This record gives sequence, structure tokens and C-alpha cells, in this order.
Amino acid sequence: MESSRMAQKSWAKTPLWKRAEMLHKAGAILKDHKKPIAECLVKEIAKPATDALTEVVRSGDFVSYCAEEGVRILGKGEFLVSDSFPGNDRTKYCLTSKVPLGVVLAIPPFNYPVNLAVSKIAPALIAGNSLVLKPPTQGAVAALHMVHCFHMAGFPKGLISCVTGKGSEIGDFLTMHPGINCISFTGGDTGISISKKAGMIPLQMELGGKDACIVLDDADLDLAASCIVKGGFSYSGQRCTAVKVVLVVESVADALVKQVNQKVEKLSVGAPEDDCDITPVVTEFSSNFIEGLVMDAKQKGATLCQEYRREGNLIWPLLLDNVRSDMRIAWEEPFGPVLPVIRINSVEEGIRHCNQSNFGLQGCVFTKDINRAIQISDAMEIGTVQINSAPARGPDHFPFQGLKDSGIGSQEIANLDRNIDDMHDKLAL
Ligand SMILES: NC(=O)c1ccc[n+]([C@@H]2O[C@H](COP(=O)([O-])OP(=O)(O)OC[C@H]3O[C@@H](n4cnc5c(N)ncnc54)[C@H](O)[C@@H]3O)[C@@H](O)[C@H]2O)c1
Repeated sequence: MESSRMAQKSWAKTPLWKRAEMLHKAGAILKDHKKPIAECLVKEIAKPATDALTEVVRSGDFVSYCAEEGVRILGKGEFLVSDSFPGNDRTKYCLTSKVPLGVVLAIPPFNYPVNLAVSKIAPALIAGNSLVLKPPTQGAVAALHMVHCFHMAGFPKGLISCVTGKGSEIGDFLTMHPGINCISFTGGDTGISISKKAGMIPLQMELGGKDACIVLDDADLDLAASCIVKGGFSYSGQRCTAVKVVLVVESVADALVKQVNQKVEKLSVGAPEDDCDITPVVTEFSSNFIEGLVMDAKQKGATLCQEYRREGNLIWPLLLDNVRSDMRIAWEEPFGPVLPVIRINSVEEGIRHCNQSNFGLQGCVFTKDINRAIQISDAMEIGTVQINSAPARGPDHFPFQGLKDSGIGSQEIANLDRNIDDMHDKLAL
């Protein structure tokens, strides 16, 4: 904490163009080291090999993009005159510019230990902050390699510190430390408890989701089924933006379920090294939790479209049809390759289900009627709605944020000028 505080002071005085130059260098080095870092992701979090490489490359690109946008956004200030407000003559002038917050604590989750770390690190650094990174337990080795790339680019060590350890053991020390000036967290409900414990500092929270996919009777069912399978089962469903509940109008439900099932049968199940679609989920605890949700739904009468199968932490993809709202899986986030389908009698019923959730991250609507799609999107109380496309974060420069228990603030570079995580407005009167 002390070295971070000291390093930040001189970093804030480093010219903006120089900060950008170093970030560009770090982005390039990160991409040069994509293979060893991706190998860590494969071993540590069972991410399929190709996706692991994509995560590192996209992270390198994001660092460069941040440097570029940062120079533009932070290079500007504002000039105000007093007579634009009633009752004032032109006797006062106001100059504003952005200044850094200080030490930013960055806590990413296990599912994107590199990308979701970099998406906190790069905006914070370009804005003149220092970083204390607490990587997830699973993914810590990949994160250490990634931080090493920043050090190789010439960033002083104290500026980016990586503190490994279990969140349950070192989390409180870090999040409640008086030397922290901002917390940028991505993860589950832990974020809610952190927000209650943290002091009076800016918080940015990207938390869980229960992304609903509403399918109307006029939808292109083949497209909807492809997006549901991609959205629901990529990285074995361990994505905040995974489709986590399908709400389909009864008249097309049989046809949709049939098409989704046909695609589910084709998913490969096995090792991440073999680039299988479905790989083991992250922990035994997680596997047991997913199994609990499946068994609860089964007991209460859901239709299991495939046989439930599990070997260790490897869970075969499963579609659960005829799920009802008294089942846990209708509301809880499995973070695994199991996807509930709720049949609805009207679009309003689908919107109601979506809005009753305590989450409000993303969702999607499938219909050929774009006017209806926009009206439904507007009615869904969530951060982002995808029309005729699966929920997803990105491209990485798009703003991304959750409502309700899904988060506070938006992390993206497009919002750098409005984003209190990385800087605040300084007034010079
Ligand atoms: N909204 C988003 O952008 C987004 C993106 C990815 C994942 N997620 C969410 O993340 C969750 C899955 O990730 P996870 O299992 O790693 O989440 P998690 O909340 O268990 O852990 C997230 C991070 O918090 C740390 N942590 C744990 N206890 C802590 C404590 N007391 N103090 C400080 N840090 C602590 C963990 O070590 C990890 O680094 C899902 O709920 C998913 O929806 C959200």
C-alpha cells in the first residue's frame, strides 16, 4: 500500500503522452506473450485453448485502445463563464481538468482473470493512478504473468502491485485499507458485502446477472437457437453475460426447444487443451451448487432434455424445459452449463419475470419486429439489451454496466470522462 501510494505521486506527474506510450508498449508485450499466459488460463481455469488466446489478445488491444482514448479524453478540460447562470455577470471563470484519484484496488473474478484485470488497470494507469491488483485464486498465475508484461514495458514495480491470496483471508484487509482511494470489483455477491464495508470512496462494481432471453412468436428460431446455445454454453456458462434463462412464447416453445436441443447434442465435452466446448467448471463447490439447482428443478417437475451427467467438475450441457418460477434455477445464477427454459403466455409475462429478478445486467430479445424489440428493450430493467443477438460484453470499448444487484457504475473507456473510478473533476476558480 505504501509503495503504491509513493509510486502514484510521481506517476501522476509523468506526462500524459508518456503514460500512453508505456501503455502501448505494455499492450504489445502482452500480445507477444499470449501463448504462455493463455496456457495458464487453460490450466488454471479450464478455459478452452482458443478462447484463452482470444482473452489475452483482446486484453492487449484494450490496453492500446485505452492509451489512445485516454490521451484524447484526459487531454481536454472545460472552461465556463459565470453569466450563463441567472443572476450573474461575467465576473467569474471556471477551469476544470481531470486529476487522478490515487490508489485503485482492482479485484477481477476467475472467469476473465486477465481481461477483467486489464480493463481496470489500463484506464486507471492512463489517468495517473496506481494499482493494487488482487487476482482471483484460480487465475492468479496468469495474472502474475500479465502484470510482469507491464513491468517489462517499464512501469515501476510499486505502481502495479499484485497481491495474491484468498479473498476470504486478505479481502477485508485490502478493501477496508485506508490507503485505498477507489475499488473496482468484478465478481458475485461478494461485491455487495464489499460495498457495505468500504469507506467513503468511489466504488465500481460489476456483479452477477440472470440474463433473460425473450423469444417472440415471429422470431427467426434458428438464429435464436444458435444464440441461445452460444450465449448459454460458451465457457460452460461461466460468463456474467451468459444467457441464464430463456423465456419463450408458448406457441413456438416446442420448435425452439427442439432446435436448441439439436445444437446442444453437438457440443463437445472434455478437456480445455482439446478446445472442447464444455470443460470442467471452476471448483467442486461450484459443481455442487449447479447440481443442487438441477436437482431442485427436477424434483419440482422440470423436464430434463438431456440425461444429467457429471464426472468430477465436468458437467454435461443440460437444457431444462418447463421450468416454473417456484424453482431456484428460475432466479439463481448457475454459472455452469445448465440452462432453464420458462414457457410464457405473453411478452408481458417475460418482461415481468426479467424485471422481478434482483439482477439487471444484460438480456436479449428475438423478434423480426424491430419496433417491438425496442419497446421490449426499453421495458427490461437491465443495463444492456441485445436485439437478435446473444448477450455479451464488448466490443470492449462499448459501455457495460449492470443495474440493481448487478453493479454500480460503468467500467468502459467510452465513459472515461464521466467515470469517477479513475478520476474526479478538479475545479480551479
Ligand atoms: N458484471 C460483470 O461484468 C461480471 C463479469 C464476470 C463475472 N461476473 C460475476 O462474477 C461471478 C463469478 O466470479 P467469481 O466466482 O470469481 O466471483 P467472487 O465474487 O467469488 O470473486 C471475485 C473476486 O473477489 C475476490 N474475493 C472473494 N472474497 C473477497 C472478499 N471478502 N474481499 C475481497 N475480495 C474477495 C475473489 O478472490 C475474486 O478475485 C459471477 O457472479 C459472475 O456473474 C460479473
